Amino acid sequence: MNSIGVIGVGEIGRALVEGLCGGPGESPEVFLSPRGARTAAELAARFERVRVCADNQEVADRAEIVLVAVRRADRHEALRGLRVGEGKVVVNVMAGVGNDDLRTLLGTTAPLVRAIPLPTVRERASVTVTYPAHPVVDAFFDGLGGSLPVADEAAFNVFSALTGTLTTHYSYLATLTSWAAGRGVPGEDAERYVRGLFQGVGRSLGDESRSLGRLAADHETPKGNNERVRTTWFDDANARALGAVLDGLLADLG
Ligand SMILES: NC(=O)C1=CN([C@@H]2O[C@H](COP(=O)(O)OP(=O)(O)OC[C@H]3O[C@@H](n4cnc5c(N)ncnc54)[C@H](OP(=O)(O)O)[C@@H]3O)[C@@H](O)[C@H]2O)C=CC1
Ligand SMILES: O=C(O)[C@@H]1CCC=N1
Repeated sequence: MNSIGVIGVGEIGRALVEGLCGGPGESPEVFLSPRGARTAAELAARFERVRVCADNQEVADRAEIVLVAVRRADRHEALRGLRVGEGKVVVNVMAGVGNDDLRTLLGTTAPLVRAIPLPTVRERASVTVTYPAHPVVDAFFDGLGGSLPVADEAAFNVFSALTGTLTTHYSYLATLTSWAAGRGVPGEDAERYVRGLFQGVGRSLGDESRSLGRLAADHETPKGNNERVRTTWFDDANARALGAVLDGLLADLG
């Protein structure tokens, strides 16, 4: 399909457009909703085949694949009364909004596919979970780093809960940096060091020949510093508490 529409041009909408239009080869035509006006205008100025539409209906009329990327709470305002023809495919990226809910809202017979693109779609390096599998949508996300169709909406929600841990990871790294700065190390040095340390972790994660448990064991000196922090801070109680938070999130997503 050669035309893509984005309703909700915020952080993830922008990343999707950058991934679609920033790569080699001809990019598709992209039609943007007018809300998120600054981002939409900036993308239209940057990429030749990106245009801002007059309203959300124009996006749905012009695009073959319609991506819905507004916040969950804004879905009624954004989508109520929208007419989506049966020849279209709607990609629902809103966390916590099931396809039944969206179908009721849109009243369309067009295929609806849920997806979890991550900010790295920008570099065409996100593996995007989808449900249900759909050849057009899976090919679309293959072009942005890969698609991972899952068996049912329950599995989809488990993956969705996992994505909720992402910014905690950045905050964890910021906390380490602040701790070091509070012990007299220059903040810039601490941040540079922590970023490098965990970029190394990112590269190690690319080595799929080793399990996560194996990677942890291989990076840990017996009775050493890593073992000490892991077993005294990330202990069973801490791991259980994290599991309980994820269970709560999963219950709300379902
Ligand atoms: N950020 C991420 O990494 C991911 C986000 N998601 C999902 O994507 C959705 C968007 O998240 P995110 O990009 O972070 O949020 P943002 O707040 O950055 O973007 C939401 C955008 O929707 C726009 N909007 C609000 N109301 C309307 C409307 N009536 N019509 C058209 N556009 C509207 C907002 O415009 P305005 O600024 O004018 O309010 C804003 O530009 C969420 O449902 C989230 O769950 C899914 C996967 C990853
Ligand atoms: O934080 C959020 O709710 C969204 C969904 C996945 C990533 N960001």
